[in-house]
Amino acid sequence: MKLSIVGSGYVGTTIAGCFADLGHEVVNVDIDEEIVETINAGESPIHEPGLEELIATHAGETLSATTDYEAIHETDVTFLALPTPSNEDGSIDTGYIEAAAQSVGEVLAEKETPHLVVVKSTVIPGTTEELVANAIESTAGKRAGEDFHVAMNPEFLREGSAVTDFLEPHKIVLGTQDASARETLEAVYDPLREQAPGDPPVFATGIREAEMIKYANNAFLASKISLINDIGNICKEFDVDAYEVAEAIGLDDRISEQFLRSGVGWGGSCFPKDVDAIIAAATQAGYEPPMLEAAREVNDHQPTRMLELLDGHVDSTDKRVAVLGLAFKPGTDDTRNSRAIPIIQGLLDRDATVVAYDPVATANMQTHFPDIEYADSAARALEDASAALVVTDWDEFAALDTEFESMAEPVVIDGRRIIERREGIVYEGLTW
Ligand SMILES: NC(=O)c1ccc[n+]([C@@H]2O[C@H](COP(=O)([O-])OP(=O)(O)OC[C@H]3O[C@@H](n4cnc5c(N)ncnc54)[C@H](O)[C@@H]3O)[C@@H](O)[C@H]2O)c1
Ligand SMILES: O=c1ccn([C@@H]2O[C@H](COP(=O)(O)OP(=O)(O)O[C@H]3O[C@H](CO)[C@@H](O)[C@H](O)[C@H]3O)[C@@H](O)[C@H]2O)c(=O)[nH]1
Repeated sequence: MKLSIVGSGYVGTTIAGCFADLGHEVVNVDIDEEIVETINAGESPIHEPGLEELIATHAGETLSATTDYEAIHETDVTFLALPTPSNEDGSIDTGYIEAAAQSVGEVLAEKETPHLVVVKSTVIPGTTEELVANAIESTAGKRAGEDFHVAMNPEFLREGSAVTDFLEPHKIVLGTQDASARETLEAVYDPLREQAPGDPPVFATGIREAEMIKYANNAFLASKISLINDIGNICKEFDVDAYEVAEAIGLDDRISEQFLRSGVGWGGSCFPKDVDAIIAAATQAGYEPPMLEAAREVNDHQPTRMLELLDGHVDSTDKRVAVLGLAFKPGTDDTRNSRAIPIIQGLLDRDATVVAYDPVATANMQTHFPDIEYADSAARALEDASAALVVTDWDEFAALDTEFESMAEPVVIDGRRIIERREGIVYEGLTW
């Protein structure tokens, strides 16, 4: 099939590369010329394992990119993979998706053949049927459900494993309001289902349900981490190892072993904004969700607890303090809502000299903190430091050993359980 994908960020580029690999003809539409040129040159605009290869293989053949919305005219289905960031009050900012939907409508005004517009972005229930459909109707001069169709197909991929997650999903949720839209979407996913291991289930549902499933998925996972962090904080008070506790409770299928790694908490472009957005939307609708508010509160407090552990060992005023890990998780250069941000800010508030290191995320963190020192290796960051705070669980940190010997004071505060306790360093785990 011929697919257009509007928005070529983490989600849009990943699904474009994958859909092209599955045999579809794909065009990415983005307003960012640099991204478009990068894709057309056969390169990936984001750091994501396996994506570079997919783009290199298909660019110039079944995959292309453009800033010109007219490209949508030649396609059957358009996915909207636009940002849905937070407003200042935490509520969803639908400005990008509305603007893109209007631009899609302008093209659909001149299109005679059937067209399906699929919202891939994470949006509050009602957004697809109301805001997106209305925006297209207003510029296309056509009727949703008659002249064109809308659908919602939430995405569950994780950064750092986006390609594998997309090609091997645990479920495919198709939110539609009519049979023709569902059949078209099923046809888009048929090649994926044929090759994916374990025949992933297709969950066909309504549009609003599909929108809510995405928030429920993320809210549940974020809350699970906050719950193990809450339990982990209790463990720390009683000198109990929260990781042993987690391993045991994870053996219960009803709990499951996943997302039980306690520490400095959840960051990234999704959990914080999506938890905020669903709390804001629910509150506006008349229900203040206490569990989700508590999950957020625990998460907001974990970096403070990490800094307090540091204070118990070192007065960091005018001392060099190493921050190991800047990405919000390993395997990505994304620093959006990384726990490293409140950690670095807390160190600066203490008048510490921050020396930060990350294998791939330095450039992105420089936009948040242009004036701190960035080291080109973990070893260099540790030199003469009076403490090290481990914020991201990159594998290479587990291999650090004699490097700690160059520290002025070998205090290591581990927020991710990645460093082994050993002689020669003063080691504090956040929840163990
Ligand atoms: N990042 C993830 O892991 C992930 C996973 C699942 C779902 N989501 C959701 O998917 C959506 C997209 O997230 P993302 O991380 O890919 O965003 P992103 O910020 O990485 O990419 C968005 C892209 O949209 C482009 N854009 C902005 N306005 C445009 C316009 N009017 N026309 C064309 N292009 C435009 C930007 O230039 C950018 O390249 C969000 O709703 C997010 O919550 C993200
Ligand atoms: O046991 C755990 C697991 C994760 N994290 C942290 O949680 C955050 C999010 O991690 P992860 O879920 O692996 O990454 P994301 O790429 O943000 O993916 C989440 O957000 C995406 C965007 O909505 C969804 O598509 C995915 O299903 C969902 O897992 C990171 O800061 C992790 O360090 C923990 O602290 N402990």
